[in-house]
Amino acid sequence: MPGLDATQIRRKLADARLYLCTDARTERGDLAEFAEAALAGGVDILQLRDKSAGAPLEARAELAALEVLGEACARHGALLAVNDRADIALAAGADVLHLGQDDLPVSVARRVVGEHVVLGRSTHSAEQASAAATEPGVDYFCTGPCWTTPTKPGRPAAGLDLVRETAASGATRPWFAIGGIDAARLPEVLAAGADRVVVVRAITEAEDPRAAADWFRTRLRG
Ligand SMILES: Cc1ncc(COP(=O)(O)OP(=O)(O)O)c(N)n1
Ligand SMILES: Cc1nc(C(=O)O)sc1CCOP(=O)(O)O
Ligand SMILES: [Mg+2]
Repeated sequence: MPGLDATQIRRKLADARLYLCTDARTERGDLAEFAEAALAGGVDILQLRDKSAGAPLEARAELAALEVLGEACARHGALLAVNDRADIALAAGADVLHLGQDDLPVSVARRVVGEHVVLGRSTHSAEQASAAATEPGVDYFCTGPCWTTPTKPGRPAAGLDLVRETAASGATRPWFAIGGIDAARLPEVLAAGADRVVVVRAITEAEDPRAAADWFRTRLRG
């Protein structure tokens, strides 16, 4: 299946509301079924983020899991995202590379992945969000964690104040709230001014991932 071009990827990013990070579900062995369900439910961007063994996946295992996710994303018209590694994003033909504050600088990652890949940045303070909103080469950013979360141990909550500040800043790049967001908390996140969210456990641990994604999609798309 031919990949999306740069214009199509950026159009899809602009329209994206629901971003899911999943591990490779190695123990459950159901990555393909899980991805199919989450995408059918309305996930717009699907990132492989596997730190379940306390360390990132080996490159070959990461590429194998990305192949599974990439096929599912292509079927559903969703964007495939890689976490941290520009070389893997390039090798996997990913649409998106997500970089944290301690990952590759955006300018360096851009040299590796080229112009068509969308680059995202994590931010945890108003200063970082403001930098990500203007730094050349950044296509979107995330603000969080809204609440402390076992998915990112050791990272203190930035709270909903950061969401409020980012919403008030008039940022023109797409930005997503992340961290501790579930069905019960989504209304607070939306009320704070976000209209895009990233979730992990709310879908990866759901009994019915398709229904969980559909629940978020319905509320985020109004
Ligand atoms: C979409 C999205 N937002 C934030 C993160 C977190 O990135 P980072 O701070 O680099 O932490 P790790 O995920 O690498 O542990 C993300 N991965 N994706
Ligand atoms: C991967 C990650 N990054 C964060 C950040 O604030 O940058 S919070 C987070 C984990 C979010 O997981 P859950 O939806 O299960 O709480
Ligand atoms: Mg990272």
